[in-house]
Amino acid sequence: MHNTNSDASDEHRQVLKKLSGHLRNIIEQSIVLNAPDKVITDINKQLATIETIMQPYVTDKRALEYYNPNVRGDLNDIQPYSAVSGHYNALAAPIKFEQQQDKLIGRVKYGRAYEGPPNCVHGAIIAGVYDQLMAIAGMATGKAGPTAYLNIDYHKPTPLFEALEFQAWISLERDNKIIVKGQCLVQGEVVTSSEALFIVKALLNK
Ligand SMILES: CCCCC/C=C\C/C=C\C/C=C\C/C=C\CCCC(=O)SCCNC(=O)CCNC(=O)[C@H](O)C(C)(C)COP(=O)(O)OP(=O)(O)OC[C@H]1O[C@@H](n2cnc3c(N)ncnc32)[C@H](O)[C@@H]1OP(=O)(O)O
Repeated sequence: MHNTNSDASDEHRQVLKKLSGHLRNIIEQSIVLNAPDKVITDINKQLATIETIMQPYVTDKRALEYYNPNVRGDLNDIQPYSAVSGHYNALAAPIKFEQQQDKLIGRVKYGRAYEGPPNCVHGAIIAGVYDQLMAIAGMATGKAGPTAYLNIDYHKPTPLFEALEFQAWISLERDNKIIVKGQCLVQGEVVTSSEALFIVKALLNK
C-alpha cells in the first residue's frame, strides 16, 4: 500500500493525472451547481456508472508511489497522492511546488470548494499547505520526519481565486530537530506566517 517505487509508465501517469483533474473540476462545480433535479439525477446516475466501472480495478496497492523522496523534476511527485499537494489526488488543489534558491515555493489559487470565511480560504487548508510544504522544505537537510508542532499566524484573510505564494525555508537544523519557517504572500503582502518543528525519523523503505 505504501510503495516507494512504481513501474507506471509516463502514459499511465498522464491518464491518472487527467482523471484527478476531471474529479477536481467536478468537486468545484458541485459546490456552485444550480441545476434542476432532473439534471442532477442524471449526473448521479452517470457518476454511479463510473464508480461501477472503477470498482473492479480498485486494489490495495496504489499505481504510483505513496512517497518518493528521490523524485526528479516535479516536486509535487514526492507524494503524488498527498491530500494537500498531490497532482493525483482530486482533493488537493492544483498547487505547484518549485525550488527557488534556498526557499521552497508553493503557488496556488483556491476555488469555492476550499472556502472557509466568506470568499476566503479555509484556515485548515492553509495549515495543510504549510505542513506539506514545510515538510518537503525540511527534506533539503537530507533528513525528514513527522511534524511535532505547526504554528500559524493568520495576519489577514487569505482570498479565494487569487494567486497565493507560499514560501518555506529551513530556520534551524540540530541533531534530530528541523525547524522550518514559512509565509504566504498575496500580491506581495504577507497574509499568514508559520513555524513548524519536524523530528527526524527513519523513512519508509518499502
Ligand atoms: C514529504 C513529507 C516528508 C515528511 C516525512 C514524515 C514521515 C516519514 C514517513 C513517510 C513519509 C511520507 C509522507 C509524509 C506525510 C505528510 C507530510 C506532512 C507531515 C505530517 O503531516 S506528519 C503528521 C502529523 N504529525 C504526527 O502525527 C506526529 C505525531 N507525534 C509523534 O509521532 C511524536 O510526538 C514525535 C515523533 C513528533 C516526537 O516523538 P519522539 O518520541 O520521536 O521524540 P521526543 O518526544 O523524545 O522528542 C524529541 C525532541 O523533540 C522535542 N519535541 C517533541 N515534540 C515537541 C513539540 N510539540 N514542541 C516542542 N518540542 C517538541 C522534545 O522535547 C525532544 O527534545 P530534546 O531532544 O531536546 O529533549
